Amino acid sequence: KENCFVPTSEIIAVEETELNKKQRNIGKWQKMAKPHAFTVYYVKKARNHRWRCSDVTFWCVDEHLCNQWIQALKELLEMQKSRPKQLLVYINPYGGKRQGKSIYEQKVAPLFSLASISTDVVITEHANHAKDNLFEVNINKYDGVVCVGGDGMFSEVMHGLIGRMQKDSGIDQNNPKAPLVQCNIRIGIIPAGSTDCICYSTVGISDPVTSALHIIVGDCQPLDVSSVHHNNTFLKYSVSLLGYGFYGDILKDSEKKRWMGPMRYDYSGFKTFLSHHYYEGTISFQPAKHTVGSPRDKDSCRTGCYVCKKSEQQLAEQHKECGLKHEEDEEEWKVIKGKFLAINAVNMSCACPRSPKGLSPAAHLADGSADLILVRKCSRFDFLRYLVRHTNQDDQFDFSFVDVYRVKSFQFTSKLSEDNESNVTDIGKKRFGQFCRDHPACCCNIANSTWNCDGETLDSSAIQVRVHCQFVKLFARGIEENSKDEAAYSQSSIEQLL
Ligand SMILES: Nc1ncnc2c1ncn2[C@@H]1O[C@H](COP(=O)(O)OP(=O)(O)OP(=O)(O)O)[C@@H](O)[C@H]1O
Ligand SMILES: CCCCCCCCCCCCC/C=C/[C@@H](O)[C@H](CO)NC(=O)CCCCC
Ligand SMILES: [Ca+2]
Repeated sequence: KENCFVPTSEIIAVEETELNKKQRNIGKWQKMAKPHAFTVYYVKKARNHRWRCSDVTFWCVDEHLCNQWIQALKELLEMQKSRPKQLLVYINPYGGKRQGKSIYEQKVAPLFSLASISTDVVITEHANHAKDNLFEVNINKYDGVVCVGGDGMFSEVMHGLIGRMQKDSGIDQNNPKAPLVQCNIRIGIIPAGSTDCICYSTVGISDPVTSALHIIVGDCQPLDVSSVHHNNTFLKYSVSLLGYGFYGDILKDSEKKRWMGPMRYDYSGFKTFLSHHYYEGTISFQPAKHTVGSPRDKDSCRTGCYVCKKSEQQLAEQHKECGLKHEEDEEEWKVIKGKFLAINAVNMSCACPRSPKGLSPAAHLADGSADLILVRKCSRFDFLRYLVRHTNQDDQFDFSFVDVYRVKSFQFTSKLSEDNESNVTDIGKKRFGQFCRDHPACCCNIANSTWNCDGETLDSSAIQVRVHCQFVKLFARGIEENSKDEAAYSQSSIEQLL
């Protein structure tokens, strides 16, 4: 017999069970004149961070005793104050394989109803529907906002919530130094997109039932958010990838192939790999000195991460000491000029089913820093070796043409815009969008690439980025450490415990 227990925090619901005639006539219960029963629904942890709803039914002859158990367990559930009671749900019916609506109706809504969670559901009719709607709704009515879709849908909801908070507080998002107001309403992600990187990197799996259960038990995971500006104009927020060069070009090409669904990334990925374009520019950054972690660490960010907790404390202390002095601006900037195949800034590992350890395996969800990965011009073969390491256990930073830095802010200007700024009259002579005329086979591109910001393109190549520590909160708990005990959660031992 296996021994284990279910913490009350992982009980989903308790219900009185109506016994039918057939049930009454089985096993030892047939000897009971009038059996009573209740069912406990609980989280069962399976392999690879997958959660499932399991149940166990308890029988007894004494009706009063049965009711006492139900009452006691319901009281315990009532004490779980972090659990949501009322949620606002946005479903993108066109994300990923266009399964968002059926995933929600078949897999998620029944679990929310079992857990007595009320929902207001909006099926989006166009891009930015969810974002615009969040500026109008009575947000205080809800304990959380859920998005059913991919990273783009999450981004919409996050922009709606952060934008709403700033608007209500009179903060101008265009000011890159504005002290932004934190967003405390949690966001839940039911994965139904093409990459689902944010869900995978914060839960450990892209699975709608697992994510629904993390919402029900009221998990909370803070996330770093980067604000992206062009001079004094706000462009976007980012939580996963800000990518110039390779990932920007893939995105730009794949947008024209949306009809292909998730396959569009494989098609455009292959095409972009073959094109092997590199881009010249200057990147300046401020190293993240407050954090105890480094991008080359062997350990990854996991539930209850020590590095994230420590970074949060360090930043809070720094803010107290600096007050309004803006010492941040005076801190050292490191400047790197070069020819890059890819510039990737990631606030989290960016693990996803395509790359289970992600673009930066040791990046942290909530440490107030981003990992800046610079992939310099190299041969196609070397770049392929680099990409293959995203899919296996080898170190993707162990190449002479790859550098990685942990940063709290950075800026990028392409050579093209630098040249244009220095010689305005030359602009007319430049042939945008075409390859270098002097070296047709060299893959250098006189046009700019595009920034990929969490799966959306940015209009400007010159950007200024600042990481905001733990700026939004998710219904998640980070990736749990693989525990041998996990498999031991079983029905028989719950019976023993109760
Ligand atoms: N009803 C709609 N019609 C068209 N576009 C929509 C609609 N609702 C949302 N969108 C937009 O679709 C974009 C992509 O959606 P989503 O992120 O859900 O799927 P995806 O792009 O397939 O997945 P991923 O972002 O994980 O790669 C979002 O940026 C969102 O703004
Ligand atoms: C020969 C084998 C080579 C295999 C290389 C695989 C490398 C895969 C790395 C995937 C990294 C994903 C980073 C996440 C980006 C998301 O914010 C964004 C929005 O969903 N997705 C893409 O831009 C879509 C990006 C899709 C890239 C393919
Ligand atoms: Ca981070």
